[in-house]
Parts: sequence; C-alpha cells; structure tokens
Amino acid sequence: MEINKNQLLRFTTAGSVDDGKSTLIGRLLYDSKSIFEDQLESVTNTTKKKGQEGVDLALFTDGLKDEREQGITIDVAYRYFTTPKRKFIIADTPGHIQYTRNMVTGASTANAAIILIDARNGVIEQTKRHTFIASLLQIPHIIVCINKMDLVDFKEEVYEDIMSQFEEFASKLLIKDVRFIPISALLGDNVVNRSTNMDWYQGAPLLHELETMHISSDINKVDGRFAVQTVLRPQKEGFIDYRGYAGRIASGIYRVGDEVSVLPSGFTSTIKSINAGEEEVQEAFAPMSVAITLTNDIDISRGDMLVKTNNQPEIEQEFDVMLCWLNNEAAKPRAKYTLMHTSNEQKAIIKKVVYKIDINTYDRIRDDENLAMNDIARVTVRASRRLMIDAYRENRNTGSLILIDERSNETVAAGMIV
Ligand SMILES: Nc1nc2c(ncn2[C@@H]2O[C@H](COP(=O)(O)OP(=O)(O)OP(=O)(O)O)[C@@H](O)[C@H]2O)c(=O)[nH]1
Repeated sequence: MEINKNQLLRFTTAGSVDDGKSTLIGRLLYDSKSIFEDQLESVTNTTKKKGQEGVDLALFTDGLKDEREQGITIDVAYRYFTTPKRKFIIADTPGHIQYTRNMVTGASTANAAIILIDARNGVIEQTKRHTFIASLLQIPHIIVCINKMDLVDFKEEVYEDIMSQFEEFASKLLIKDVRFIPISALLGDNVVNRSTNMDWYQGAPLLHELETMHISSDINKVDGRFAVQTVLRPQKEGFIDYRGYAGRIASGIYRVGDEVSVLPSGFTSTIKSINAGEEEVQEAFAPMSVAITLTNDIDISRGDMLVKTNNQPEIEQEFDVMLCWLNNEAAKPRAKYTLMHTSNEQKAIIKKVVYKIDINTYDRIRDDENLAMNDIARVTVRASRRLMIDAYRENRNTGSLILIDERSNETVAAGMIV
C-alpha cells in the first residue's frame, strides 16, 4: 500500500483577528520558497503601492478574501504547497468575526491545527474556544504558536507563562498531541528557519514539525465506509452492462472480492472491480475517489453506503450531536434545515438542546435552548429519513454533518455525532 508516498498533510490555522495568521502562512510559503515568482512580483508591487518597503507577507493570503466574499457555502480557501518532504494543504481561514465557523469547516479533515497566540495577550477566550473545537473535531495534532515574540523581547518567561496557561485549561480536554513553538511570523523566527534570537528554545521550527509529524495513523483504515455520490452508467459501446458507483472512500480499505452490504437496504454483494481514475486497482483506501462495480445488480442510488458486511454503522433517524452554531441568526427551534451527511442530503430539525458549553469553564449549561453564533451545544437532531452514522470519535467522516439554512443557503452549523 502506498499510503506513505507523497504524504499529504492538511492543516488549518486559528487565532483571533491580527494574531498573525496571514503573516505566518505568507512566511511559511516565502521562506520555504513555495511562492511562485509571478505571485511574488505582484505582491512586491502591491506592497510598493501601499508605500511600504519589502514584501507584505499578509498579501499572499489576502487574495483569498475575494474568494470568500463570493458567498460560497463553506467558506474556506485551500492553499497548496510542497517541500521536498511533504505536500501540504492549508485550509486557510482568514476571518474576523466568524472564527468558529471558519475553523470548523476547514478543520474536519485536518491532521493538524495551528493555534496562534499573540505573546503580548496570552491565552484569551478565543484560544479556549478554538482549542475546544479542535478537541471536539479530534484534530490529531495541535501546534500552539506563540507569535510576535519580537514584541516581548524574545523572553523565555513569556513563552513559559503562556504555555502553562494553555496547559491548565487544555488538560480538561481530550487532546492527543500538543506542541508549543515561540515564533515571530513577521521576522521569520522559528517558522522555516531556526531563530537566532531564542537560543533557550530547544525544539524545531514550525515547518520541520509539519514535515516530520507522524500522520499515517490519522486515517481510519478499519471501518469500511463508502458513500455513493453518483451512479455511473456510461451509454457507450463496451460499457452497456457497466454500472459503477462513484464516490470517495470515507474510511477503511476495499479490495476486489470483498463482501459488502448496501445500506440502508441491507442487500449484500461482492466487489467485482475498483477503478481509481483511469486505472483499475485491486484495492483502494481512504481518502481515494473510486468507482466500484458489484457482481449483482442491486438498486443503489446517491447517498446509499457500501460497507463491509461484518462492520456496519448505525442506521438512525434521531441522534445526538455536538453542534457548533456558526450563523449570525440564532437557531430556530423545530425549524427545518437541510442536513448534509456524507453524500446524503435530507431535511432535519433540532429537536432539543440537551446542554450548552460554557467556553471559559467548559461547564454544561442546562435549560438554555438559545443557540447563537459561536455557541457549542449537545443537541438532539431528527432527520426526515434514516442515516448511516458512526460516532465522530470513531469516524470523522461518517460522524460529522452540517446544517444549511434552506432560504439563505448558508451553512449554519457543524455537528459531530456523539
Ligand atoms: N511585530 C510583529 N508583528 C506581527 C507578527 N506577525 C504578524 N504581525 C503583524 O500583526 C498584524 C496582523 O497580522 P495578520 O497576519 O494580518 O493577522 P491575521 O491574524 O491574519 O489577521 P486577520 O486576517 O485579520 O484575521 C500585521 O500588522 C502584521 O504585520 C510578528 O511576529 N511580530
């Protein structure tokens, strides 16, 4: 299996306004020489026009803001860069007020989250919120970058102090791997190159951490889950009897000859062939996009799921989720939303708010049914039909969903199935 070849790491950045997200990403790209010449030229020119010297690193990511303002449902822009060691995808979420929303939508497939803290401010409410969401989303690796160290004279005490503030609250959460790096995104200390201003820091710079962290166990290779996106019936010679089910493998490994069950119908069949792009393969695994054919003719449509017969998800119409409310407009009790789960789309209501989370203490607040922007709550959702679900803890893909407002078409909430 070639899982390790050209290993891809997805990460996301979170921080409050002006903590330096854009500058950090710009610095990463610039120092790792991942910026294309033409882009560099245009940024240098724009910087000059703004009457500044050098390069304004934030401009590398500001271009993304246009994309965001077109009002796409999930407003995350993706940036790609490659170093000799790895490929990277940054779910870039520059944002002002809608931090939570950006983070949730960008982070559900992330291997790592970079949480930025301004060294002058230390841990603030946003830091706690982002960390809570990162733990809720079970992002496997968290890197806390304590930024703007140049503005606190590169003092070790400041770094140590913020680190213990962080550890104090994060110890209440389920976080597998957290590391801390003191950086100056603006000057480049400990981003790609080791800082000469902080000899007391023994760890590696950020890029090195990103290049070397162990991520191959981040993928669920155990539970076979494949949601059908499209049924392929090419009307051309040689393909008359072909009926392929195309989609992306959410988790697990599928091999030719495997017995599968089709859900929700429950019919079983055997995998006849697997195509990945042009190529016919003997096995495929998450997150590959493939077309699968079966040995029998079964009525299968979009949203159905092919699973291994001896390892099946739950099929439920009503279930609990941890929900992050992402919209300016508060949740409307019993209003209908469009629920998107794998390739399935249904109507759903929030039947009940079980409790809300107090983001400062992580306490549970009961008897408060009001869900406003950035709130996190455990709720009971009821869908119009049954869904094939897993607990998010077991499967980040089949365990997550989003709710969309039918009128505005905006994503209003993201949920992790409990
Ligand atoms: N001195 C110093 N300034 C920094 C550093 N990193 C960022 N800044 C400055 O902080 C300001 C905000 O940086 P941005 O990168 O735009 O911050 P952001 O978090 O992307 O902000 P939004 O996109 O508005 O959320 C800019 O003026 C940067 O030049 C740093 O390490 N040291």
